[in-house]
Amino acid sequence: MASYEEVEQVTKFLQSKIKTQPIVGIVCGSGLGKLAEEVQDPTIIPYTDIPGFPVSTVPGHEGKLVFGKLGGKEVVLMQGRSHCYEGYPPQKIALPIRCMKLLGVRTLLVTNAAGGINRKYKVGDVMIIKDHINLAGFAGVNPLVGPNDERFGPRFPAMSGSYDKKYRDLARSVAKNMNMESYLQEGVYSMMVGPAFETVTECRLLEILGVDATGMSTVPEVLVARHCGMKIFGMSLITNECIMEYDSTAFANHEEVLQTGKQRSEDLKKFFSKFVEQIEV
Ligand SMILES: O=P(O)(O)O[C@H]1O[C@H](CO)[C@@H](O)[C@H]1O
Ligand SMILES: Nc1nc2[nH]cnc2c(=O)[nH]1
Repeated sequence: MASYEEVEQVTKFLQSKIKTQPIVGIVCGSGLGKLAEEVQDPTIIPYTDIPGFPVSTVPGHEGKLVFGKLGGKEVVLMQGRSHCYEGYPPQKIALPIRCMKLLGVRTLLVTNAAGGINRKYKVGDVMIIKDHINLAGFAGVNPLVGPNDERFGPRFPAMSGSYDKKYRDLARSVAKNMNMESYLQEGVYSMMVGPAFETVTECRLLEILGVDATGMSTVPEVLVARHCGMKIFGMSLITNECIMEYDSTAFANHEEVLQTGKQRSEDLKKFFSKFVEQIEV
């Protein structure tokens, strides 16, 4: 667990490298980092240059922090994230979000690549996240475990209403204006630690639990962002169908995940530029 002072130290390092003050933070999921190309006047800092910052080790995660303007607002964009399965404790994954908070970020936009559990979902659909199940939390994986520093937030934060209703409404309206409706969904995301993809029975269990899409990220970031009072919007790209039949010969794989990300990246770039332009922070 990084202390408040350690988070402050990393934040001061970042402030010494930038001239702007971001108010919106964005986390790009697997294969979704191309959104960084939309950031105007970028200042780019590789994670490896930031003392104490978790470094991404997975293909599809560039591992760069990009500061600049998007949709007329000052943003900080994480081009790639780290995950628990890379060996990071969830508290370490929380650090960039807490740095964002100390930098002045008020709204967090999280994206991810996810497998479609809902049988109506197709590869290439985008899902507005309306809620999540912290399945990893059932096994004790939660970045808020440990001493609580009230300067970040309360010991017992409420998690209902985490995914801002106004942002979800706005997202639907922006998507409608972009003719994205044919592949737009709204649903529940779940996180397991990974890195193994789910068994057939696990997928069926998630379906029974009311999950629409599943992945290995996002929830730790949302827990920490909610804890420190940020407004949150989340979006999953359905990059693959989860395997629901025991005799299926198909397999989930990271190559398909990255390929689908590539195919939807132009639409998502446009969507997020317009969305950031219109959100109230
Ligand atoms: O959640 P993001 O970072 O988008 O990545 C998802 O894609 C990877 C599996 O292909 C896993 O890391 C999973 O969490
Ligand atoms: N757990 C999980 N994570 C993913 N990320 C992208 N696709 C998937 C998936 O099918 N399962």
